[in-house]
Amino acid sequence: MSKKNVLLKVILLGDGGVGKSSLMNRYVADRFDSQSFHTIGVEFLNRVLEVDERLVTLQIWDTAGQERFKSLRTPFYRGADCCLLTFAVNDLQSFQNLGCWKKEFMYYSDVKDPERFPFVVLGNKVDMEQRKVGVEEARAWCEENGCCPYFETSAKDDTNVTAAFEAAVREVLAAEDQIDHALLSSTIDLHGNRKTSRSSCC
Ligand SMILES: Nc1nc2c(ncn2[C@@H]2O[C@H](COP(=O)(O)OP(=O)(O)OP(=O)(O)O)[C@@H](O)[C@H]2O)c(=O)[nH]1
Ligand SMILES: [Mg+2]
Repeated sequence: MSKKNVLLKVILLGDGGVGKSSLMNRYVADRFDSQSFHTIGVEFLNRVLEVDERLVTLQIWDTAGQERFKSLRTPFYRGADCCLLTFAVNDLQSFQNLGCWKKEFMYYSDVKDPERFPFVVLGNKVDMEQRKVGVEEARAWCEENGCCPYFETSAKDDTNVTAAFEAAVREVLAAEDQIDHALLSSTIDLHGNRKTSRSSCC
């Protein structure tokens, strides 16, 4: 039997220079460039993967983190299924800005159910020595912000990169399963209602 292929859009957000493009390129092309250029606007790449026996085309949207490109990136937030909030563990400011990124995403994406929207947080550049953000501090932020999963990554060393993107897919599929379940329950309810109205009217 052929497997159903779903298309999921995930979006990488975070300060300029934290490593968003590097994470995407490591995951999709298994490449790392130590002298990459700042992104202007947005770029996307696809990768097909299998998660829990489901075929998924993951469409990764990489955005420009620099403030001057804000108007070029925000129109692409709509339709995202998951948002990967990224900071660099050696850059305290990029961690402190996570809340601003979340707010910006919520404002422009216009998601239907903000409480349940899946976020994953990535603390990148763990290969670097001058760490400014501790793992517990990062986990605490995730806990206070909807219990989103946290991954410490290195695009350079290929640490946890696959795990982080797969977690994003799992978060989306789990959220969709919840919606399917809710829809199924309301279908049953509707049946029940129809039966009730029949018996009272006809
Ligand atoms: N040591 C180390 N360097 C990294 C890592 N990830 C990215 N870099 C380097 O950090 C710099 C910025 O990386 P980018 O991937 O361009 O950052 P970005 O978040 O896409 O930046 P913008 O496009 O401006 O938003 C580059 O010189 C990368 O080589 C990592 O995991 N470890
Ligand atoms: Mg970039």
